[in-house]
Order: sequence, then C-alpha cells, then structure tokens
Amino acid sequence: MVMMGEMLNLGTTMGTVMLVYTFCKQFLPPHLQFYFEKYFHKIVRFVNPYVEITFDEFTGEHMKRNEAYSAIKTYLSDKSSASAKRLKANVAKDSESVVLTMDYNEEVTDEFQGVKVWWSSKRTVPSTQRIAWYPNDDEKRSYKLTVHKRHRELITQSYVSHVIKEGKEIATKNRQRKLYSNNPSQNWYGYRRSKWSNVPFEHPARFDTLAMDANLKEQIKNDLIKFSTAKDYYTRIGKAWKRGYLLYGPPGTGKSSMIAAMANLLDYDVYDLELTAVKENAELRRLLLDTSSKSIVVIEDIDCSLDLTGQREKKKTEKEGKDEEQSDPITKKVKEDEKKESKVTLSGLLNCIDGLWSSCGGERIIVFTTNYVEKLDPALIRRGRMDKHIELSYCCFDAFKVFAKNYLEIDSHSLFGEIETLLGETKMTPADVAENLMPKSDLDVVETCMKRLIEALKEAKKKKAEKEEKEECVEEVKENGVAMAA
Ligand SMILES: Nc1ncnc2c1ncn2[C@@H]1O[C@H](COP(=O)(O)OP(=O)(O)OP(=O)(O)O)[C@@H](O)[C@H]1O
Ligand SMILES: [Mg+2]
Repeated sequence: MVMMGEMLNLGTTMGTVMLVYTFCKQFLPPHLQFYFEKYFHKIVRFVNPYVEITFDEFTGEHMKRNEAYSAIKTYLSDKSSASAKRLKANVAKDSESVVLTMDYNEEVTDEFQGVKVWWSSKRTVPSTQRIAWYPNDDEKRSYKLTVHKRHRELITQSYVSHVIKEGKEIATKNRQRKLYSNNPSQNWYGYRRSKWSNVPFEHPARFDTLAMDANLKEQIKNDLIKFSTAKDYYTRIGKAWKRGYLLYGPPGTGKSSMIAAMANLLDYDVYDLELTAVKENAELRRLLLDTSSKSIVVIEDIDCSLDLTGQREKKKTEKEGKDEEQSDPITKKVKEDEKKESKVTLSGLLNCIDGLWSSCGGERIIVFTTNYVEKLDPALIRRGRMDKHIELSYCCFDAFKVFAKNYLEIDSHSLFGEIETLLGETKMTPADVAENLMPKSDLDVVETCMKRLIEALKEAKKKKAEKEEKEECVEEVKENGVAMAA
C-alpha cells in the first residue's frame, strides 16, 4: 500500500474538477445554472473512467451492522498503518499497545493481481444539532473503493471477497475475546443498541489449572479440539457444526471454571444467557440469533433459571387453568400481566436451541450447568442437544495433585499418602480443597498448608460419621415404631 498522493492522486483530480465546476457556475445567470449542472454531471460520468463501490457501516431496513465494513476496516488498518499519514489510535486488547486505523477522509491505495485500487474512509456527521441519548447515533461511516472501469469484474468478483476474508482472519487473530450478558428487552431499542452487553473476557482458568480426573480432562480436551477442527466433517455428514455440553455436579466443583477453560482453549467468546431476564420465547430466539460463531452460549443453573422441568410445568398449567376459571376479570388481567414476566417455556427453549443450530453459521457450543441433573426434563438433555454429559464431582486424589502442583509447586510429599486416604473416605469439593491449600500468609510453608487440609479433611470425616450415626438412629426409631404399631 502506498499513499495515494504519491501515485495518481485521484482525490485531487476530482477536487480540481469540482473547483472548476463551482468557479464556472458562479458566472452563469440562474436560469442557465440548472442546465449547466445537469450536463456537467453527465459529461463527468461519461469521461470518468472509474467506478466507485461504497460499503456503509450499517445497511438494510433494520440498519444491521455490515460485516463487510468491519472486515474492510480491519484489513485496511493492518495495511495502512505503515503508509497512511493520518491515523486513529485505539488501545489494543492487552491495554499496552495501540491499534492504528486510517483516519476519516484519508485515502490509501492497494494492489491486487497487478491492479491498483483506491480506498477512502468517510464519516458524515448530521448538520443539525440535537439532543441524543446515545452519542453518534446519526453519524454515518463508510469506505469507498475506487477502481478503473476495465477491472470492474476482477474487483467485484475476487478482490472484495479477498479483502473481507483477510479482514476476518486478521480480526480473529487480534480480537479481544468478550464475555456477553443479555440486556433486558426494554433496552434493545435504537438501531445500534445491542441485545448483549459485553466486557473483555479475561478469566484465567485453563485446563492445566482445572483439578479433576486426569483421564476425563484429556477426554474433554480432545473432544473440544476435535470439534473445533471438524468443519468439513460436519458438512460431509450433513449436521450443523455445533456441540452441546451438560456440566453437572455439586456447588464448587468447577463447572463455571471449566466453561472458562473451554473458552480459553478454543479462543471462543462466551455468551452468558440469563434466562430469567428473557420475557418470552420470541425474545430468546432473537437473542440466540444475535450470537456470533466461535462462541460458547452458557445457561448456568438451568434447573433454577425457569420452570423448565416437564413435570413442574404440567402441574403449574393445571393449577393455572383451575384458578383462571374461578377468578373475576380484574384478577384475570392481573394474572395475565404477571405471566408476561417470563414466559420462556421448555418447548420454547428446545425449539430455540434446535433453531439456533439450523439457522446460524456453525462453530457454536452450548453449555448447561446444574447442581441437580435428576431434576431436568430428559428432552432438554437428550443426546443431539446435549451431546456430552460431564459430571464434576468431589475432589479426588488426581485433582488434589493438580492443586498441589499449581498452588504449592510440588509433585510429591510425605503427607500425600494420608491425604489420598482421607479424600477416599470423605467428600470435599475442589473449591474447599483449594481454599485450604492456599497459603494464608508469607509464613505459611508447604507443610502448613498440607496440614491445614488434613485437619479440614479429618473434620469433614468426623461430621460425616456423626451424620451417618444420626441417620441410623432415625431409621432405628422408625423401624421400632412400625414394629410396635404392628
Ligand atoms: N475442579 C476445579 N479445579 C480448579 N479450581 C476449582 C475447581 N472447582 C472449584 N474450583 C475453584 O473454586 C471456585 C468455585 O468454582 P466454580 O465456580 O467453578 O464452581 P461451580 O461448580 O461452578 O459452582 P456452582 O455450582 O456454585 O456454580 C473457583 O474459584 C475455582 O477456582
Ligand atoms: Mg458455577
């Protein structure tokens, strides 16, 4: 890419023509100015050997963000930072370096298969002042591509797709991954308002730091990597390129940490879908359609999110039916309004998930987490929707060794044997093991941390024994009661 001023300066040529036009026009009487304008433009169009293609930032009736615009922006920022004279600077994802993009009304040239093209960036600011809730809503930005007429075909058929493809590749390489959360639908209005708000995704969890059974960990990692590289395979077998994971287990066993590790392994964005904030099935569908590929859509604690279990839903409908028959019109209206609060149903969710797979581009993962897998409706987690069911459970010795390595930087210790036995005899979550192993002060040495964990394990074992004893007593009392009654 070379600065346009150094080559054929197209902008200057056109600028000169326009100057001549304005100059001549002022000497003409008003009744001739109209004809002059009309024929001047006709002549310019006739003699101008260039074609122009404009790429607006927002297009269509609904002012949807134009993917081509973003890709061109990335492509040009990569190319022009070395040559353009006026650049805009933004902070990069690591907050330490800056990303340079060409400034508005700046022009640069590019070459493709020996053909020269000209790019310019434009911004139109509305002339009238108005009070806006969201700044820059009326600003219009675009890129203009200028090329000689004789290369029209090559440029429209090959060059533009080359630019978009390269721009997307650069963007994927450079992007700051995001953690998205859904906005309530009353905040969706205004064409640039988004259904999702985002923050940079910077969770440090990795599979290396996940404490769990080593074989299971390897299996999950392989499954994920195989999925992310299987585009052709999915196309060949005629299946949507997606995968569903159900993570279940008690609190503090690493379900959320695993989602972060998955996103970090695959370099995906995360969409944290809060179902309770979604009012109805149609809204859910729109939210899911607004997610991008290379992403993980997460619904945490699916059992608590909504009344999604088949049985509960049935009971509720029966009860509602009876209530409605008996209530007066005002109560009915109040109830109807109440029902509008959140009306996402199990079947709605299932349809949305299936719809998401069929109507969006691929490379998506959906993850449900729950503490109570037995509460979920089988339809929700059947294979094909949730392809892999992963149980994350209490801390095993394998998991402990990961913590010992990460937290204390040791692979073995004389106390390992005792800890292995105790872990086999009691149930402690990885979150609790981690908390006990973490040094509490600078004076805490490895042995102090290990001993603290041993004490905690012994305490948990004691409590477990007491609980079992109590339960046995209750059982005995029950049995004696039954025997006496008989
Ligand atoms: N398997 C694990 N490996 C590493 N760290 C873990 C693991 N399990 C829990 N932790 C630690 O415990 C904390 C809680 O874990 P996390 O939030 O992943 O649990 P969870 O299973 O999602 O719990 P909940 O069901 O309550 O949402 C985290 O800060 C994490 O560092
Ligand atoms: Mg969690």
